[in-house]
Amino acid sequence: MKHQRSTAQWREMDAAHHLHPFTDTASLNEQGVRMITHADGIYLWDSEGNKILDGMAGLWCVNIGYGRKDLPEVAKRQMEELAYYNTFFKTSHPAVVELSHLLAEVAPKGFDHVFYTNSGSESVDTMIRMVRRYWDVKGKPEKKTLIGRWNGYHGSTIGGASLGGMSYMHEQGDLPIPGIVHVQQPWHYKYGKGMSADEFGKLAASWVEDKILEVGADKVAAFVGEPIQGAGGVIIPPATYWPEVERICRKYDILLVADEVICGFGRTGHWFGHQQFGFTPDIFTTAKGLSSGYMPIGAVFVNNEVAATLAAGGDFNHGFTYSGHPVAAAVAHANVKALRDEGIVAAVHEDTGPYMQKRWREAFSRFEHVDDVRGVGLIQAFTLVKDKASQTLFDNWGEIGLMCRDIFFKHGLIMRACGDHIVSAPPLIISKDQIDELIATAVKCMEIFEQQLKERGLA
Ligand SMILES: Cc1ncc(COP(=O)(O)O)c(CNc2cccc(C(=O)O)c2)c1O
Repeated sequence: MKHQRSTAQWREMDAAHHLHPFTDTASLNEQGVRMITHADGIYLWDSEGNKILDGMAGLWCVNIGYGRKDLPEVAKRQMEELAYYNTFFKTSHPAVVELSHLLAEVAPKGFDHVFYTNSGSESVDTMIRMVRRYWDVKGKPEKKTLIGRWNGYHGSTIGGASLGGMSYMHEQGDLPIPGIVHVQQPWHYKYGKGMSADEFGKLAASWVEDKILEVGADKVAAFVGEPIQGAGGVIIPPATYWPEVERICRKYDILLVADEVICGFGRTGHWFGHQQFGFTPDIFTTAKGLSSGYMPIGAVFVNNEVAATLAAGGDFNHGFTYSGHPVAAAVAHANVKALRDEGIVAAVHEDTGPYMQKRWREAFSRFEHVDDVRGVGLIQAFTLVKDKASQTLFDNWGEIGLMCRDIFFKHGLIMRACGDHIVSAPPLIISKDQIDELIATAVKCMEIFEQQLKERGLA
C-alpha cells in the first residue's frame, strides 16, 4: 500500500495526538515511535523498510500469523451482509451462533456456553461479575472475595487490574477494589530455593489454602490464575501446583477460574493451558488467540453447571454493545477453524513446540548470566541473573531486562522483557527453519549483551 506520509510526519502527528498504553508519553515523544506498516507470517516491516522477526506474535495474540488472505475476505463479506447487530433483547445473528457452536467443539467436554466480550480485560471483569452472581443465585451472597496472585496479569479494567498482582498498577487509581486479595506466585526459582519442584508446587498451592482460611471459605468466591503467568514473565508452575490448587478449591467449594487469554488457542500445544497442567476450571477467560488479533474479541467459557446456575437466576444484568459483534465473530470463527483444520495447534504439540523447547534450552543454558531456561509449546523464557551459582538476581529488577530487549530490537528481533525475564511467544505457524533463525539471532544478541555487561561493569 502506498503510504502518503514520511516516518517523520507520522512521528510528529503521533506525538501530537496519540496517548499510548503503558507508556511514558514524554519520554516516548522524545525518541518518536517506530511505525509498523505491514506484516506477513512471522515478520513485521516498519516505515523505513526494516524487516523484523516478531518473536512475540504482537502481544502474544497473532497465533495464526500475519497476512492471512481468508480472514480479511470473511470480514469483508460479513461487513457487507451484516456489519453490526446486537445480541441483547432476544436477538442473535448467524456469525455469533456459528462461532459459539465451533467453540463448544474445541472446548473441553462440559463447556458448552460462552459469553462474548471485546478484550481479555472485559472477559476478566465479566468473570468477576459472573462469579459473584453465581454465588448470589446459590444463596451464598457473602461468597464475594476473589483470590489472585502477585505478579499475575488480568488486564487493565478496574476489576482486571485489581485481580492482577502488579503493584505498579495498584498504585495508580487506588486498587485493588474491595473483595480481591492475592497470594504469592508459584515462582520456584525465587521462592523455592533448595526445594524440589514437586515440593515447591505443593507449598505454593498451600498458600491458596492459607488465604482461604484467613478470609474464611464462606466468604471466598473463586481462585483465579493464568495456567502460565504470561506478562509476569512466563512463570511456569511445577506439575504438582495446579492439581493441588484444584483439590483445595473443591475442598472448600470455591470456583476455579483459569485466565487463558495468553495460554488459550494452542499457545502451550493444547487448545487451552489448563489441559497442559491437568486441571479443570469451572470458568475460563479468553481473548487474543480467539481471533489472532485480527479483530478485538474475547469470550468467557463457563461449564454447564455454572451456565445452569446463572440461567436459574433469571436476567444476568451484564453485557456490551459489541458482545458477539458479527464481524469479530465471523473472523474468530474462521481463525479457530483454521487453527483446527490446518493442524496448527496439533503441530505445536507434536512438532514445532518440542523443537522450539529443545533448541531454546540448548541455545541459552550455556550463557553465564542466564538461568531458569524454560518453556512449553511455543511460550518460552529465561531469567537474566547476576550470579548463576548462587541464583542471585540483578539489582534494580527490570533495568537489565530492558537493556537486553533493546539489543534484540536493534537486531530486528522482538522479544519481551518482563522484569529481568526474557520471554518469547511467536506466531504458532512458525516453521522449524524460522525457529532456527529466531534462536540464531537471539544467541548473537545474548553474546553482545554479556559483552556489554562486562564493559559496563555490571557483572
Ligand atoms: C492473562 C491475561 N488476562 C487478561 C489480559 C487483558 O487482555 P486485554 O489487553 O485484551 O484487555 C491479558 C493481556 N495481556 C497483555 C496485554 C498487553 C500487553 C501485555 C504484555 O505482556 O506486554 C500483555 C492477559 O495476558
